[in-house]
Amino acid sequence: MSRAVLSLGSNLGDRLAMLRLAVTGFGASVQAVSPVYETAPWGVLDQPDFLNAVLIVEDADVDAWGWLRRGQALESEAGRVREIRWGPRTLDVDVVTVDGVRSEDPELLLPHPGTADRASVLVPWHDLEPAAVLPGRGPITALLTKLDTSGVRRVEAGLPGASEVL
Ligand SMILES: Nc1ncnc2c1ncn2[C@@H]1O[C@H](COP(=O)(O)OP(=O)(O)OP(=O)(O)O)[C@@H](O)[C@H]1O
Ligand SMILES: Nc1nc2c(c(=O)[nH]1)N=C(CO)CN2
Repeated sequence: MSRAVLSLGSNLGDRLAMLRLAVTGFGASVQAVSPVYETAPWGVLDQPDFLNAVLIVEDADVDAWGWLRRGQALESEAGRVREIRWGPRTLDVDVVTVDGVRSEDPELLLPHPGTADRASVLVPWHDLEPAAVLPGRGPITALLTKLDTSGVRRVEAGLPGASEVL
């Protein structure tokens, strides 16, 4: 059984449709879906705002590399073509953590190294798991107190499964 926290992001095209495509694509593996947030860009600042959300997924047959590959397949399905680091994209799926797994392979760093600095990940993750701990970095509540969350605004529109306990 492998359980993962995934971060979804989109700032090109129909952003909400891109996030929906990801939720639908992870199908029966999806255990929980966060609210959607509109977030000011980090990294490359001169680009459109993102929509971000977080999923908790669980599947007996998918390991950490499987979550990465499934995310990348959905990114392709969403028509992702760019390769500017931290630049705009139709859909980005990052593997934030996989329970019990650490990895230093550059193709799959776990936990994802950007997590502690990104309110766009920690705010929606906190909605789903307020007591979550980022391995090596501590409770996400403590990490959030160090971040500026003013650019992270919850939007009305939700994703499939967001209001249900799956
Ligand atoms: N935990 C992870 N989740 C997703 N991709 C990862 C992870 N660790 C390493 N990678 C690798 O990162 C590479 C580039 O990913 P991507 O283009 O999405 O980076 P980015 O979103 O611009 O930056 P960042 O990784 O800081 O969010 C991919 O080839 C992928 O193999
Ligand atoms: N707010 C926000 N900014 C970003 C994001 C993202 O998902 N949200 N993803 C990026 C590409 O890795 C670059 N910048």
